[in-house]
Amino acid sequence: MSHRITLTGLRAEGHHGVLASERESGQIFIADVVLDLVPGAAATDELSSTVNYAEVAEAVVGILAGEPVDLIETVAERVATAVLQWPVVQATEVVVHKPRAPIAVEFTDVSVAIRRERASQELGRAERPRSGYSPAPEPVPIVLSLGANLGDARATLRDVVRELRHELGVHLSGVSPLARTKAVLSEDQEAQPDYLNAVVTGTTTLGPRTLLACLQQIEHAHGRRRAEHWGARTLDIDVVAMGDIEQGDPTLTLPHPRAHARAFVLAPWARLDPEAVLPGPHGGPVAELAASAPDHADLEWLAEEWA
Ligand SMILES: Nc1ncnc2c1ncn2[C@@H]1O[C@H](COP(=O)(O)OP(=O)(O)OP(=O)(O)O)[C@@H](O)[C@H]1O
Ligand SMILES: Nc1nc2c(c(=O)[nH]1)N=C(CO)CN2
Repeated sequence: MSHRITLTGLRAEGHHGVLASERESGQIFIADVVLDLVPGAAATDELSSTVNYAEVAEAVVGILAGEPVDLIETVAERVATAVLQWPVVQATEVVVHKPRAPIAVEFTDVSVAIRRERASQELGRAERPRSGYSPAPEPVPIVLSLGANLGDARATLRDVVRELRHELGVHLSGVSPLARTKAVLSEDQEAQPDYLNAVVTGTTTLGPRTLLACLQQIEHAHGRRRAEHWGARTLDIDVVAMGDIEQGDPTLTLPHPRAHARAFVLAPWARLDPEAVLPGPHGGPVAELAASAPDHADLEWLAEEWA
């Protein structure tokens, strides 16, 4: 016997939408979320044997109110991805309503409904279908690059390392020295403050998309707003590599499509692990790639132990 939990009418003001006016003013979004639990969940009368629906509700509201995206389809995907992070949730049905959508005729509601199951959602190597509570997914090595050039960048990066150490499904094993780097920009961009950059390594049991969603939530919590391409930012976390996964998915390209040419990523990584090798078509020994990257001279080491 398996259990089904339903949360109805979770609401928050969000800024999702294609129109600039929607991004600016915001409006109410409502989500209904069904959680199908794995067989055997809630077999005892203990909260730890199931999922705490109050925590799920908060996560969903966080997404409704969180980083703006164009489509309610994307909001629904984000909710499903977040909800499937709970190991006891086997499948979820998500409906996202936008009752004040800018539609020129009278209407009551517009909504999108999706159903996502663990097996179909999880595609990468770390995301094999699971049944029941076991087997636990294999940890996959990860390399993340951290950057910031707005606000108190050093404090932000230090906080992020602490938050990643507490992140469920992520285990950090290494933190690189901290570097100050010149902003790498496209030709038509105005000058920006220097960045602080670092790389962290570790493992994750999260799937690629779930990891990305979790990193984007951390970015958002640190005030990251996506406006200009390569715009100055309070925080950027990129997935440089995840094991030897190679995927061209634009939502999460692995390895990161520009990492092989960025000394601000490669040099900290090489300091942390001199033998590291970047996988993928542009890959190779990280220390060598760092030395030949166009920005290799634009980097100054600030601190060995900083987080
Ligand atoms: N490996 C990756 N790591 C992080 N984001 C990625 C990756 N591959 C694709 N993306 C996608 O790129 C989108 C834009 O990311 P972001 O705004 O951080 O880009 P950027 O930092 O300005 O540029 P760059 O990708 O060159 O570092 C994200 O929403 C994410 O879906
Ligand atoms: N030095 C430096 N330059 C950048 C960086 C960065 O982290 N460091 N990030 C960018 C977009 O991700 C664009 N340019």
